[in-house]
Amino acid sequence: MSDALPTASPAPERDASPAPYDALLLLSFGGPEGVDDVVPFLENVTRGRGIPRERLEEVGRHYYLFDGVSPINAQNRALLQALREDFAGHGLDLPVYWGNRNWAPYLTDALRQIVRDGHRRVLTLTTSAYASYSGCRQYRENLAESLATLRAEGLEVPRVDKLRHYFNHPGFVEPVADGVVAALAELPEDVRSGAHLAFCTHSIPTAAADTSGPPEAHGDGGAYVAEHLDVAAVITEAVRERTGTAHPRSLVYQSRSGPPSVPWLEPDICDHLEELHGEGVPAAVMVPIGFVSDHMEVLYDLDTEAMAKAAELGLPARRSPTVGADPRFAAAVRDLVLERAATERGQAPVRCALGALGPSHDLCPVGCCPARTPKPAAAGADAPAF
Ligand SMILES: CC1=C(CCC(=O)O)c2cc3nc(cc4[nH]c(cc5[nH]c(cc1n2)c(C)c5CCC(=O)O)c(CCC(=O)O)c4C)C(CCC(=O)O)=C3C
Ligand SMILES: [Fe+2]
Repeated sequence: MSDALPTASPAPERDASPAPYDALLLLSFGGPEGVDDVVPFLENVTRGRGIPRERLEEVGRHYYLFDGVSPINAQNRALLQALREDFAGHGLDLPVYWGNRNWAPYLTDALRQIVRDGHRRVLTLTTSAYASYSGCRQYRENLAESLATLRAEGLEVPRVDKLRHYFNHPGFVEPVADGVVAALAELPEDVRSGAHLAFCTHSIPTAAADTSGPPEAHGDGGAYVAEHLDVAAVITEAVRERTGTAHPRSLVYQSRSGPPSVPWLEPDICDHLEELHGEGVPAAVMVPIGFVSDHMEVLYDLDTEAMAKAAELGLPARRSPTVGADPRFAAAVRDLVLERAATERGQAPVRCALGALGPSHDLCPVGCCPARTPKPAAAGADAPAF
C-alpha cells in the first residue's frame, strides 16, 4: 500500500451563508446516564435486532462498572457547545439542535422543536463518520420514522438532508493524528519507534460490510472497510510526517455482537494484541478511528478489556483520543455545512478530503447500505415524500 498520500489540504474561505438551510441537527446514538437507565436503554437499542440475552447481560455489566453512565451524552453536549461557539465566531447564523436514536433527548422531540421554531430545511450531522447500515442508513430510518410521527401529529414536515461522510476530512484526521503522536510519546522511549498502530473500529456482520456504501462498492468488501483502510493510511502518513517514523499498522475490530453463528469482521483487537506480541512487536497504540467521541465501546472494550489484555501480555500499549469536541472538528463541520449549502444553491464548492477515496457522496443512492428488512429512510435518493 502506498503511503504517499496527501495529508493536508487547506480549508477554503467560504461564503458564510447556510441558505437554504435554517437548522443543523446533531443526531447521535444516546446512552444511559445512571443505573436505572441501563436496562431501558438496552431495550431501545436492541428492539427487533435479535441480540442474544447473554450478550445483553454482558453489555449491561460494562455500563454498571461505570455506575450506569456512558460518557456519550456529555461528549455530545460538549460538541454542541463547540459547534455553537465555532459558528458564532465565524458569522455562521445557524441554530444547532440535538437528538438521539436511543435515549433522551430523543430525535422526534428535537425535530418537533425545530418545526415549532419555524425551520423548514434541516441539515443533519450524525456522530458516525463512515458508511454502513448502523452508522448511516439506520439513522436515516430513524429520521423517516420521526418525520412520519410529526406528520401524524398534524405538523408541517421539514425537508431533511444529511452531511456527507467525514472520515477523510482534514478536521477529523488531524486531531486523530495529533492524538496518535501524543500516545506514542507516552510509550517508553526504547519501544516507541517500533510501536504498531492498531486502528480500531466497531465490528459489523460481514454481510453488512459487503453491502455498505453505494451498490457499485458492494461485494468487494464494501465501503465501510475501504473507508477505514484509506483513513488509516492517511493518519499513518500524517504521523510519519510529525515523528519521522513509518509505523506499521493494521485495521482491527471490537465490540462484536450478535449470535456466534453469524460472521462479523475480524480480527478482534484482543486477539490482535496477542498476535502482535507473539510476533515480537514491542508496543502498540490503539487508534479508535471508528468512533467520534469516547463512549462505552471505547471505555470498556478498549480502555478496560484490551488494556487488560496488553498488561497480561506485558505489551506496552496506549489508546489515542477520539476527536470529541476538538475545535478543528467543529470547524470541519462548519466547512461541510457551508460546502453542502453552496452545493444546494447550485454552486460547485471545493470539497476537502484526504486520501485516495476522495469526498463521499452528498446523497445516499438507492440501495446504499441496505437493511435486512427494508424500511423507509429519509435524506437519501430513496427518501419518501412527506
Ligand atoms: C457501526 C456501529 C457503531 C459506530 C457508528 C455509530 O456511532 O453509530 C456503533 C456505535 C455505538 N453502539 C453503541 C451501543 C450499542 N451497540 C449495540 C449493538 C450493535 N452496534 C452495531 C454497530 C455499531 N454501533 C451493531 C451492528 C450492533 C448489533 C445490533 C444491531 O444490528 O443493531 C448494542 C447492543 C448490545 C451489544 O451487542 O453490544 C449497544 C448497547 C453506542 C453507545 C455506547 C454508549 O452507550 O456509550 C454507540 C455510539
Ligand atoms: Fe453499537
